[in-house]
Amino acid sequence: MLRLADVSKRYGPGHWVLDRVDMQIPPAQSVAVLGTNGSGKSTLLRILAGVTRPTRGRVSGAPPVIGYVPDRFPAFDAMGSLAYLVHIGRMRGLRTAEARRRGQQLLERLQLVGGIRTPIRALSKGNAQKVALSQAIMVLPQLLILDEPWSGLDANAHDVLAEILDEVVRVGGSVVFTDHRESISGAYSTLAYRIEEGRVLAVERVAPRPRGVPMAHVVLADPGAECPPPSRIDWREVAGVAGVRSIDEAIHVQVHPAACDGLLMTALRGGWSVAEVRRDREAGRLGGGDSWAH
Ligand SMILES: Nc1ncnc2c1ncn2[C@@H]1O[C@H](COP(=O)(O)OP(=O)(O)OP(=O)(O)O)[C@@H](O)[C@H]1O
Repeated sequence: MLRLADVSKRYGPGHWVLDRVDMQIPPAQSVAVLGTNGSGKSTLLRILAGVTRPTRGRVSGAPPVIGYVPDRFPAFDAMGSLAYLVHIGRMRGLRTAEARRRGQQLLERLQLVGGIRTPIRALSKGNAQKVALSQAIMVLPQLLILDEPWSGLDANAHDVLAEILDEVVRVGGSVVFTDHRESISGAYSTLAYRIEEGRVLAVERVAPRPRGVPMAHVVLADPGAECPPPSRIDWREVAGVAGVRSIDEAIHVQVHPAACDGLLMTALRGGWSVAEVRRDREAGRLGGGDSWAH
Protein backbone atom coordinates (compact mmCIF):
# COMPACT_ATOMS: atom_id res chain seq x y z
CA MET A 1 0.00 0.00 0.00
CA LEU A 2 1.33 3.44 -0.96
CA ARG A 3 2.08 5.53 2.13
CA LEU A 4 3.25 9.07 2.74
CA ALA A 5 4.90 9.57 6.12
CA ASP A 6 5.50 13.09 7.39
CA VAL A 7 5.77 14.43 3.85
CA SER A 8 6.33 18.15 3.32
CA LYS A 9 6.97 19.99 0.07
CA ARG A 10 8.03 23.44 -0.95
CA TYR A 11 9.40 24.76 -4.19
CA GLY A 12 12.75 26.45 -3.57
CA PRO A 13 12.57 28.86 -0.67
CA GLY A 14 8.78 29.31 -1.11
CA HIS A 15 6.04 28.50 1.39
CA TRP A 16 5.28 24.94 2.44
CA VAL A 17 2.72 23.70 -0.09
CA LEU A 18 2.34 20.42 1.82
CA ASP A 19 3.00 20.28 5.51
CA ARG A 20 3.68 17.04 7.42
CA VAL A 21 1.30 14.86 5.43
CA ASP A 22 0.53 11.31 6.62
CA MET A 23 -1.64 9.48 4.18
CA GLN A 24 -2.20 6.04 2.73
CA ILE A 25 -3.87 4.84 -0.43
CA PRO A 26 -5.56 1.51 0.36
CA PRO A 27 -6.13 -1.14 -2.31
CA ALA A 28 -9.51 -1.36 -4.04
CA GLN A 29 -10.40 2.24 -3.19
CA SER A 30 -11.05 5.33 -5.24
CA VAL A 31 -9.71 8.38 -3.43
CA ALA A 32 -10.73 11.97 -4.20
CA VAL A 33 -8.36 14.84 -3.36
CA LEU A 34 -10.20 18.12 -2.86
CA GLY A 35 -9.00 21.67 -2.29
CA THR A 36 -9.13 25.18 -3.67
CA ASN A 37 -6.98 26.38 -6.58
CA GLY A 38 -3.34 26.40 -5.59
CA SER A 39 -3.91 24.34 -2.42
CA GLY A 40 -1.44 21.67 -3.52
CA LYS A 41 -3.56 18.95 -5.14
CA SER A 42 -1.35 18.54 -8.21
CA THR A 43 1.74 18.65 -6.03
CA LEU A 44 0.36 15.83 -3.87
CA LEU A 45 -0.56 13.77 -6.95
CA ARG A 46 2.91 14.29 -8.45
CA ILE A 47 4.47 13.02 -5.23
CA LEU A 48 2.14 9.99 -5.21
CA ALA A 49 3.03 9.33 -8.85
CA GLY A 50 6.74 9.55 -8.06
CA VAL A 51 7.42 12.37 -10.53
CA THR A 52 8.20 14.92 -7.78
CA ARG A 53 10.22 14.26 -4.65
CA PRO A 54 9.05 15.52 -1.29
CA THR A 55 11.33 18.08 0.37
CA ARG A 56 10.99 16.11 3.60
CA GLY A 57 9.42 12.83 4.62
CA ARG A 58 9.07 9.41 3.07
CA VAL A 59 7.02 7.74 0.34
CA SER A 60 6.85 3.93 0.46
CA GLY A 61 4.95 1.02 -1.00
CA ALA A 62 4.65 2.28 -4.58
CA PRO A 63 3.31 -0.51 -6.83
CA PRO A 64 5.23 -1.52 -9.97
CA VAL A 65 2.74 -0.06 -12.47
CA ILE A 66 1.43 3.46 -11.87
CA GLY A 67 -0.71 5.21 -14.47
CA TYR A 68 -0.63 9.00 -14.26
CA VAL A 69 -2.64 11.66 -16.05
CA PRO A 70 -1.01 15.00 -15.21
CA ASP A 71 -2.82 18.33 -15.04
CA ARG A 72 -0.92 19.41 -18.13
CA PHE A 73 -0.29 16.72 -20.69
CA PRO A 74 3.34 17.02 -21.84
CA ALA A 75 3.37 17.64 -25.53
CA PHE A 76 5.09 14.84 -27.37
CA ASP A 77 3.31 16.96 -29.82
CA ALA A 78 4.70 16.09 -33.19
CA MET A 79 3.72 12.45 -32.67
CA GLY A 80 0.33 11.08 -33.66
CA SER A 81 -1.79 9.67 -30.84
CA LEU A 82 -1.54 6.04 -31.90
CA ALA A 83 2.24 6.20 -32.43
CA TYR A 84 2.56 7.80 -28.98
CA LEU A 85 0.46 5.08 -27.35
CA VAL A 86 2.48 2.36 -29.08
CA HIS A 87 5.65 4.01 -27.74
CA ILE A 88 4.22 4.10 -24.18
CA GLY A 89 2.96 0.52 -24.48
CA ARG A 90 6.43 -0.68 -25.55
CA MET A 91 7.98 1.13 -22.60
CA ARG A 92 5.52 -0.76 -20.39
CA GLY A 93 6.61 -4.10 -21.82
CA LEU A 94 3.99 -4.73 -24.53
CA ARG A 95 4.99 -6.02 -27.95
CA THR A 96 4.42 -3.57 -30.80
CA ALA A 97 1.37 -5.38 -32.22
CA GLU A 98 -0.19 -5.71 -28.77
CA ALA A 99 0.46 -2.03 -28.00
CA ARG A 100 -1.09 -1.01 -31.33
CA ARG A 101 -4.16 -3.15 -30.66
CA ARG A 102 -4.60 -1.79 -27.14
CA GLY A 103 -4.01 1.82 -28.26
CA GLN A 104 -6.55 1.54 -31.07
CA GLN A 105 -9.06 -0.10 -28.77
CA LEU A 106 -8.75 2.67 -26.17
CA LEU A 107 -9.00 5.50 -28.70
CA GLU A 108 -12.08 3.89 -30.24
CA ARG A 109 -13.65 3.32 -26.84
CA LEU A 110 -13.09 6.97 -25.92
CA GLN A 111 -14.22 8.04 -29.40
CA LEU A 112 -11.18 10.11 -30.29
CA VAL A 113 -12.07 12.63 -32.96
CA GLY A 114 -9.39 14.24 -35.07
CA GLY A 115 -7.48 11.21 -36.33
CA ILE A 116 -5.18 8.67 -34.72
CA ARG A 117 -2.28 9.91 -36.85
CA THR A 118 -2.83 13.64 -36.29
CA PRO A 119 -0.05 15.21 -34.21
CA ILE A 120 -1.25 15.48 -30.62
CA ARG A 121 -0.66 19.25 -30.63
CA ALA A 122 -3.29 19.58 -33.36
CA LEU A 123 -5.99 17.80 -31.36
CA SER A 124 -8.66 19.65 -29.39
CA LYS A 125 -8.24 19.82 -25.58
CA GLY A 126 -10.78 17.08 -24.93
CA ASN A 127 -9.28 14.78 -27.53
CA ALA A 128 -5.75 15.34 -26.19
CA GLN A 129 -7.17 14.45 -22.76
CA LYS A 130 -8.42 11.15 -24.22
CA VAL A 131 -4.85 10.39 -25.35
CA ALA A 132 -3.55 11.34 -21.89
CA LEU A 133 -6.03 8.97 -20.31
CA SER A 134 -5.23 6.17 -22.75
CA GLN A 135 -1.48 6.34 -22.09
CA ALA A 136 -2.12 5.89 -18.37
CA ILE A 137 -4.01 2.63 -18.89
CA MET A 138 -2.10 1.03 -21.77
CA VAL A 139 -1.32 -1.58 -19.13
CA LEU A 140 -3.94 -1.65 -16.37
CA PRO A 141 -2.08 -0.02 -13.44
CA GLN A 142 -2.25 -1.02 -9.78
CA LEU A 143 -2.40 2.68 -9.01
CA LEU A 144 -4.12 5.16 -11.32
CA ILE A 145 -3.53 8.83 -10.56
CA LEU A 146 -5.68 11.35 -12.40
CA ASP A 147 -5.36 15.13 -12.16
CA GLU A 148 -8.74 16.60 -13.15
CA PRO A 149 -9.34 13.80 -15.63
CA TRP A 150 -12.89 14.89 -16.54
CA SER A 151 -11.64 18.24 -17.76
CA GLY A 152 -12.77 18.73 -21.35
CA LEU A 153 -14.16 15.21 -21.80
CA ASP A 154 -17.46 14.69 -23.61
CA ALA A 155 -20.32 12.65 -22.13
CA ASN A 156 -19.33 9.32 -23.72
CA ALA A 157 -15.77 9.68 -22.44
CA HIS A 158 -17.17 10.53 -18.97
CA ASP A 159 -18.93 7.17 -18.92
CA VAL A 160 -15.85 5.34 -20.21
CA LEU A 161 -13.71 7.00 -17.54
CA ALA A 162 -16.17 5.82 -14.85
CA GLU A 163 -15.88 2.27 -16.25
CA ILE A 164 -12.08 2.52 -16.17
CA LEU A 165 -12.11 3.59 -12.51
CA ASP A 166 -14.34 0.59 -11.76
CA GLU A 167 -12.04 -1.76 -13.69
CA VAL A 168 -8.97 -0.69 -11.71
CA VAL A 169 -10.74 -0.89 -8.34
CA ARG A 170 -12.44 -4.22 -9.16
CA VAL A 171 -9.07 -5.96 -9.56
CA GLY A 172 -7.82 -4.53 -6.25
CA GLY A 173 -6.06 -1.46 -7.64
CA SER A 174 -6.33 2.08 -6.28
CA VAL A 175 -7.42 5.29 -7.94
CA VAL A 176 -6.55 8.81 -6.79
CA PHE A 177 -8.11 11.77 -8.56
CA THR A 178 -8.80 15.48 -8.21
CA ASP A 179 -11.85 17.37 -9.34
CA HIS A 180 -13.37 20.65 -8.25
CA ARG A 181 -16.96 19.42 -8.28
CA GLU A 182 -18.43 17.73 -5.22
CA SER A 183 -20.89 15.94 -7.54
CA ILE A 184 -18.01 14.17 -9.31
CA SER A 185 -15.91 13.39 -6.26
CA GLY A 186 -19.02 12.21 -4.38
CA ALA A 187 -20.10 9.89 -7.15
CA TYR A 188 -16.74 8.35 -8.01
CA SER A 189 -14.79 8.10 -4.75
CA THR A 190 -14.97 5.86 -1.72
CA LEU A 191 -12.54 7.99 0.31
CA ALA A 192 -11.78 11.68 0.17
CA TYR A 193 -9.14 14.06 1.48
CA ARG A 194 -9.14 17.83 1.51
CA ILE A 195 -5.97 19.95 1.46
CA GLU A 196 -6.15 23.01 3.70
CA GLU A 197 -3.10 25.18 4.38
CA GLY A 198 -0.79 22.33 3.48
CA ARG A 199 -2.46 19.79 5.76
CA VAL A 200 -4.26 16.81 4.25
CA LEU A 201 -7.49 16.03 6.13
CA ALA A 202 -9.87 13.07 5.73
CA VAL A 203 -13.35 14.07 4.57
CA GLU A 204 -16.56 12.30 5.59
CA ARG A 205 -17.90 10.37 2.64
CA VAL A 206 -21.16 8.67 1.78
CA ALA A 207 -20.81 4.89 1.92
CA PRO A 208 -19.20 3.49 -1.21
CA ARG A 209 -21.58 2.25 -3.85
CA PRO A 210 -21.34 -1.56 -3.62
CA ARG A 211 -19.97 -3.10 -6.79
CA GLY A 212 -22.64 -3.89 -9.33
CA VAL A 213 -25.29 -1.83 -7.53
CA PRO A 214 -26.76 0.61 -10.03
CA MET A 215 -27.14 4.34 -9.48
CA ALA A 216 -30.56 5.60 -8.43
CA HIS A 217 -32.56 7.61 -10.94
CA VAL A 218 -34.88 10.28 -9.58
CA VAL A 219 -37.40 12.20 -11.69
CA LEU A 220 -38.47 15.57 -10.27
CA ALA A 221 -41.28 17.76 -11.54
CA ASP A 222 -42.80 21.15 -10.91
CA PRO A 223 -45.89 20.39 -8.74
CA GLY A 224 -48.07 22.64 -10.90
CA ALA A 225 -49.98 25.89 -10.83
CA GLU A 226 -51.78 25.27 -7.51
CA CYS A 227 -48.44 25.19 -5.62
CA PRO A 228 -45.75 27.84 -5.28
CA PRO A 229 -42.99 27.44 -7.89
CA PRO A 230 -40.16 25.15 -6.68
CA SER A 231 -36.78 26.69 -5.78
CA ARG A 232 -33.95 26.76 -8.27
CA ILE A 233 -31.41 24.16 -7.18
CA ASP A 234 -28.08 23.36 -8.79
CA TRP A 235 -28.61 19.59 -8.71
CA ARG A 236 -25.02 18.91 -9.77
CA GLU A 237 -23.83 20.37 -6.49
CA VAL A 238 -26.00 18.08 -4.34
CA ALA A 239 -23.92 15.34 -2.65
CA GLY A 240 -23.72 12.09 -4.60
CA VAL A 241 -25.20 13.43 -7.85
CA ALA A 242 -23.48 11.97 -10.90
CA GLY A 243 -25.59 13.40 -13.71
CA VAL A 244 -28.54 15.68 -14.46
CA ARG A 245 -30.79 16.01 -17.48
CA SER A 246 -33.94 17.98 -18.35
CA ILE A 247 -36.55 16.06 -20.31
CA ASP A 248 -40.04 17.39 -21.05
CA GLU A 249 -39.92 19.89 -18.17
CA ALA A 250 -38.91 17.17 -15.69
CA ILE A 251 -35.47 16.98 -14.06
CA HIS A 252 -33.82 13.55 -14.18
CA VAL A 253 -31.08 13.08 -11.61
CA GLN A 254 -28.66 10.16 -11.43
CA VAL A 255 -27.48 9.77 -7.85
CA HIS A 256 -25.34 7.46 -5.72
CA PRO A 257 -27.85 5.13 -3.98
CA ALA A 258 -26.51 6.03 -0.52
CA ALA A 259 -27.16 9.72 -1.22
CA CYS A 260 -30.67 9.23 -2.66
CA ASP A 261 -32.54 10.03 0.57
CA GLY A 262 -30.57 13.27 0.99
CA LEU A 263 -31.42 14.29 -2.58
CA LEU A 264 -35.13 13.56 -2.03
CA MET A 265 -35.14 15.66 1.17
CA THR A 266 -33.49 18.55 -0.68
CA ALA A 267 -36.03 18.25 -3.49
CA LEU A 268 -39.09 18.10 -1.23
CA ARG A 269 -37.87 21.01 0.91
CA GLY A 270 -37.39 22.99 -2.27
CA GLY A 271 -41.00 22.40 -3.26
CA TRP A 272 -40.35 19.82 -6.00
CA SER A 273 -42.64 16.90 -6.65
CA VAL A 274 -40.96 13.46 -6.82
CA ALA A 275 -42.43 11.81 -9.92
CA GLU A 276 -40.34 8.63 -9.88
CA VAL A 277 -37.42 6.87 -8.17
CA ARG A 278 -35.85 3.83 -9.78
CA ARG A 279 -32.59 1.96 -10.29
CA ASP A 280 -30.79 3.00 -13.47
CA ARG A 281 -30.15 -0.56 -14.63
CA GLU A 282 -33.88 -1.29 -14.71
CA ALA A 283 -34.55 2.01 -16.42
CA GLY A 284 -31.80 1.65 -19.04
CA ARG A 285 -30.30 4.74 -20.64
CA LEU A 286 -32.94 7.32 -21.24
CA GLY A 287 -33.69 8.09 -24.83
CA GLY A 288 -31.07 5.56 -26.07
CA GLY A 289 -27.69 7.18 -26.65
CA ASP A 290 -28.52 10.44 -24.94
CA SER A 291 -26.03 11.45 -22.33
CA TRP A 292 -25.95 12.95 -18.86
CA ALA A 293 -24.62 16.40 -18.12
CA HIS A 294 -21.99 16.20 -15.38
N1 LIG B 1 6.98 23.73 -10.30
C1 LIG B 1 6.62 24.65 -9.41
N2 LIG B 1 7.49 25.63 -9.06
C2 LIG B 1 7.15 26.57 -8.14
N3 LIG B 1 5.95 26.61 -7.51
C3 LIG B 1 5.05 25.67 -7.85
C4 LIG B 1 5.34 24.64 -8.80
N4 LIG B 1 4.26 23.84 -8.91
C5 LIG B 1 3.32 24.34 -8.06
N5 LIG B 1 3.80 25.43 -7.42
C6 LIG B 1 3.08 26.23 -6.41
O1 LIG B 1 2.59 25.33 -5.42
C7 LIG B 1 1.28 25.70 -5.00
C8 LIG B 1 0.33 24.54 -5.21
O2 LIG B 1 0.20 24.30 -6.59
P1 LIG B 1 -0.60 23.06 -7.17
O3 LIG B 1 -0.51 23.13 -8.65
O4 LIG B 1 -0.10 21.83 -6.50
O5 LIG B 1 -2.08 23.39 -6.65
P2 LIG B 1 -3.51 22.80 -7.12
O6 LIG B 1 -4.31 22.63 -5.88
O7 LIG B 1 -3.32 21.61 -7.99
O8 LIG B 1 -4.09 24.01 -7.98
P3 LIG B 1 -5.24 24.02 -9.12
O9 LIG B 1 -6.55 23.65 -8.47
O10 LIG B 1 -5.23 25.45 -9.57
O11 LIG B 1 -4.83 23.08 -10.21
C9 LIG B 1 0.92 26.95 -5.80
O12 LIG B 1 1.22 28.08 -4.99
C10 LIG B 1 1.85 26.90 -6.99
O13 LIG B 1 2.14 28.18 -7.47
